[in-house]
Amino acid sequence: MTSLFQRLKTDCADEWCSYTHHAFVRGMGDGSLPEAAFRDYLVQDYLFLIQFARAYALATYKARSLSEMRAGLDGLKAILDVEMDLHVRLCAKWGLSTVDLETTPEKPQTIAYTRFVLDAGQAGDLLDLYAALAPCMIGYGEIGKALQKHATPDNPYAEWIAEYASDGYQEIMAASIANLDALAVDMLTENRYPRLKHLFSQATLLEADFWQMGLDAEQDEK
Ligand SMILES: Cc1ncc(CO)c(N)n1
Repeated sequence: MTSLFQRLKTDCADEWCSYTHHAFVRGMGDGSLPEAAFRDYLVQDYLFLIQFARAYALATYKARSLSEMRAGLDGLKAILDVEMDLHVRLCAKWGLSTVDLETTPEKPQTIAYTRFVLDAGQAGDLLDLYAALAPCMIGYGEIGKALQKHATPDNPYAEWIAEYASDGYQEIMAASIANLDALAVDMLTENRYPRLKHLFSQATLLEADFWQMGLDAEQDEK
């Protein structure tokens, strides 16, 4: 059986490329990304992670068995106990305090992406929710790995790259793919594939918009 994730990625190749090869990503890779763009991104990503933790809480609630419930809880814990701590520490290094993070409002692109995913899960079932979540966990692992191949140690974004290229994150990414593919064995029927593809494609485009938001913020400051 082919992997549902691979099938979605192949069918949404243009969207996937606009996300994983976005100018923001290329700028992190070669170090040319303006620092103001990265700072804006970091703050919005903190707000994003809070909503993504809620999405994994929803996955825990939508679970039909204890093992599915544990998979949702693992995602929730990965964000709350690991990624969030790393993120807040990275923000501090970039001069962003907890107060900065907590008092900045969500931008429209942050709201659009996170609420889209939460709604996919609320309106649908577990497979819909994980199809909408897949670009997030899996895309960042792919981007981290790709950028690490060429990143120099003096790259200002080396720490961000190292975080997503790390063994720990790569394991979370592999588990996300395995989880989606296992659910598909159980829940995927051919007539629901177009909807899953729509959710995956939309979430991927919203990831690209999220990168663009960082670039636009830097332009607006000028
Ligand atoms: C916008 C976005 N997508 C994915 C991840 C990976 O968790 C993240 N931190 N932020």
